[in-house]
Parts: sequence; C-alpha cells; structure tokens
Amino acid sequence: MAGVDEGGAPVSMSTRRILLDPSHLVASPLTPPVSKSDAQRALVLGHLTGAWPLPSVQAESDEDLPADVRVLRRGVEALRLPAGPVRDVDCADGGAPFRILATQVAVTPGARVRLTGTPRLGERPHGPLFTSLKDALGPAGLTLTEGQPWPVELSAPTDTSKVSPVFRVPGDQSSQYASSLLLGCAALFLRERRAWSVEIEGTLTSAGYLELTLTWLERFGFEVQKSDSRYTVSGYTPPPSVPSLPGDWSSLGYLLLIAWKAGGTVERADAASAHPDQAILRLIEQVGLGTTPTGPAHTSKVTGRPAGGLRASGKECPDLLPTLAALACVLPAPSTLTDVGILRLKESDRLEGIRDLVSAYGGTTELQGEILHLTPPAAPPARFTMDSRGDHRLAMTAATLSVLSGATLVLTGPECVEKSFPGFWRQLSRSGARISEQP
Ligand SMILES: O=C(O)C1=C[C@@H](OP(=O)(O)O)[C@@H](O)[C@H](O)C1
Ligand SMILES: C=C(OP(=O)(O)O)C(=O)O
Repeated sequence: MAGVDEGGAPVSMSTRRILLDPSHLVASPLTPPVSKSDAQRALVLGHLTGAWPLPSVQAESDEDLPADVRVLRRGVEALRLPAGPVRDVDCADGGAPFRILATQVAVTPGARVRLTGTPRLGERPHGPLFTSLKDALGPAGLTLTEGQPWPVELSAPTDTSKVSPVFRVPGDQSSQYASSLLLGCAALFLRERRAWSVEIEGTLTSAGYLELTLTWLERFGFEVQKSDSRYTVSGYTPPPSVPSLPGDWSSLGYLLLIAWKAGGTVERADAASAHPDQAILRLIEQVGLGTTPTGPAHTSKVTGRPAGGLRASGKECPDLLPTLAALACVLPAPSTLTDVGILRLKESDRLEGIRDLVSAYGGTTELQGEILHLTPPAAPPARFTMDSRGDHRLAMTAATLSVLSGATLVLTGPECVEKSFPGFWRQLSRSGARISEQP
C-alpha cells in the first residue's frame, strides 16, 4: 500500500527494509505461482457452473496462493452463503478481484455485500463500471452506494428478467470492467437462459486480458459471440472436465531474467497459456535472448547475449513494463516503452515508479506523451535503493534489476509481493541471492 512522505514523494506504508546481495548466484530451478488472472476467472466460473471448491485452486498450497486469489475466493464464498445479513469482503489491494466481485454481487439475487480495500484501491478508477451496473440493473432494483472511498455497498435485485440484457462500458481505462461484466453475463445467462451482452465503447486497453476472459468462458462451456465491439454470452454446455490452471507469466517475467543471469531454469512455463504476459518470450528474443525447453515439461532455460534496446507497449502487456524496464537498464542501447499512461492507474503510479527506479540505478528517462525513452547508465552503480510504494511489481522489478546488474539493493516494503507472488523472496534465495533484514 502506498502513501507519501513529508515532501510528497510516494513511499511504502511499510518500514521494513531488506538488503539484497546478488553476488553469489547459483543455477537452480525457479517456480512461479499460479496465475492470479487465470485463477480469478476460473474461480468465478467454477462457482457459477457447480465446480466448487475449484480443484485446481485447492491443489495450490495456501502459502503460495496469491493474495488476490484468496480475496476473490473469500468474496465468492460470501456469495454462496444463504441470503441474510450484509456480508463484508475486504478486497485489500486487488483491482481485478474488487471489480470482478462488484459485478458478481450485483448479479446474485438478493446478495448484500459491503466491499472495502486499501486507500490506493479506493482511488483507482471504478466509476465507469459502477455506472454500467447501475444503468443496466438499477431498473430491476440494484443499489450501489460509495463511501469516501469505502465501503462500496451493493444490494442486488432478486429479478433481472425484465431489464434490457446489455451492459455498456468504456474500454480505455481498464479491460477489467469489460471482463467483470462478461463474467456477470455468464451468471445472468445461466439464470435467465437469455443472451446477455457487453458493449465496449471506444478503444479497449489491455485487450489480451479480455481475450483471457473469453478463453476461460469457453473452457467452462460458455458460447460467446463477438460482433464489432459487442460480446454476447448466448449458450452453455457443461465441459467434459474442469480445466486446470497454468503458472503465472507475469511472475515468469522476473524468473526468466533471473534464471538467465544465474544459469538456472524456470518451471511451469506453459506455452499453451492464454495470458498476455507470455509476450515476454517474444520481447526478450527481440534483444537476443531465447528460451530452450529442457528436462521436464514446461521447463526452460534462457540463453543469449543481449544486443540493442527493446520496445514494448503498455496496451499489450502493461504488467511486464516494469520488468522490461529492469532489463532495459542492463542493455547496450536505449529502449522505448509505449502506451505508458495506463501504468498510472495501477497499485501505485508505476510510470513514476519506473522512472524513479531507473534514476536510482543511474539511468535516465524521458517522457514524450505516452512514450517513455529509457537510457541505461554508462556504468552500473555498486548499490541502489528503492521504496516499493506497496506495489508488488516495483518490488520484484527492483530485485530483478539487482540480480541482472550485480548491484546491491536496499528495498523498503518487500512484503507487498504477497499480492501476486508470495514465494518470490524464497525463489530468489534459491538462485543464491542473499537477503537480510536491515535495521
Ligand atoms: O484482468 C486482469 O486480470 C488484469 C488486467 C490488467 O489490468 P487493466 O485491464 O486494468 O490494464 C492487468 O494490468 C492486471 O494485472 C490484471
Ligand atoms: C495491476 C495489477 O493488478 P490489479 O489491477 O488486479 O490490482 C497487477 O497485478 O499488476
């Protein structure tokens, strides 16, 4: 969770500091957690179609389960209780869990839920999703009230069969609005047996995540028709088996770079995954690094010598941009990140976070509209410091840069990795990085 210091600079609310010494790396196998984006979709669809508890989430050890997956599971459990008093669900820092749950509450007949979260989650944009829910389901009796910013309290209608079956939502701030509403359409289709649609207005950002939602709907047996910017859930046939969950490609982004540096391997790198961050494979190839399958299935090693700079877009893979910024800091030429505006709306202002990290490492950035030019330092520093601002991706990016460069890192607020990758520091230790608490 992020706050600001006396001078107004963003800082982590945590005062815990660690020192990371990357000078004794050893080749070892590194394993990512389950993908939180895949698991959240599968949990909702498992709940709707009778696959509960979801076997593939049950199979994960609780200590390795991303906090966002635990949030979503708690929310669904609240919806499965008999109708009764208002239930409280703390969404912590989870953007997707909060947005997905808001719609699921709204489409669960008679549900009454009070959602809360961190101050940062409260200030991230949610208005267009709420407006869409109220426009479509308000006439049936949905009420949605917002605190300042918490709690967000929803009371769902008991009968939605008379309203027009369409949600309209803008696509430019977050794909999560459309994904959340489409999962809502699946719930409404199952109950009413009539087609429900999401109409996306304007351009859609992070489009790969809406594709991921479509993939999961299809895996669970839903038929979804697409025409222009309208997605319609129009059929359901139970699938022969409940799909399993892949490892997380966002987390594999850090691990692939660490494994490259340490000469180790990554596991659970499933090329059949539909996660947008699998783009990391193509993006590292761009600069001369490549993966080779080795040993057991879904295990790879990374080899190569970087040549040139990289270019990547926040529209395609927003969550990889911090990771790629770390790689860009050790490349022999400047790099370019495009469509970076979306990064301001994440767990922290990640655009500012990336620029601060590059500068702490001795590099420079220049922002031209939506394009960030990044130039690595002529010589790497021996040591750099960073505050995670409570943002898991900034914490893991800073650690990755430390490993890639050999520079010692002093990091404030390391525990935020819980959100997507609770075992990150353990995995890093496996590759020989020495982590100690700082007074
Ligand atoms: O749907 C999802 O699971 C996600 C969508 C993306 O967000 P936006 O669509 O808000 O860019 C991504 O950044 C986030 O980590 C997870
Ligand atoms: C932005 C992220 O997640 P969310 O939007 O679900 O909080 C993320 O994990 O980087």
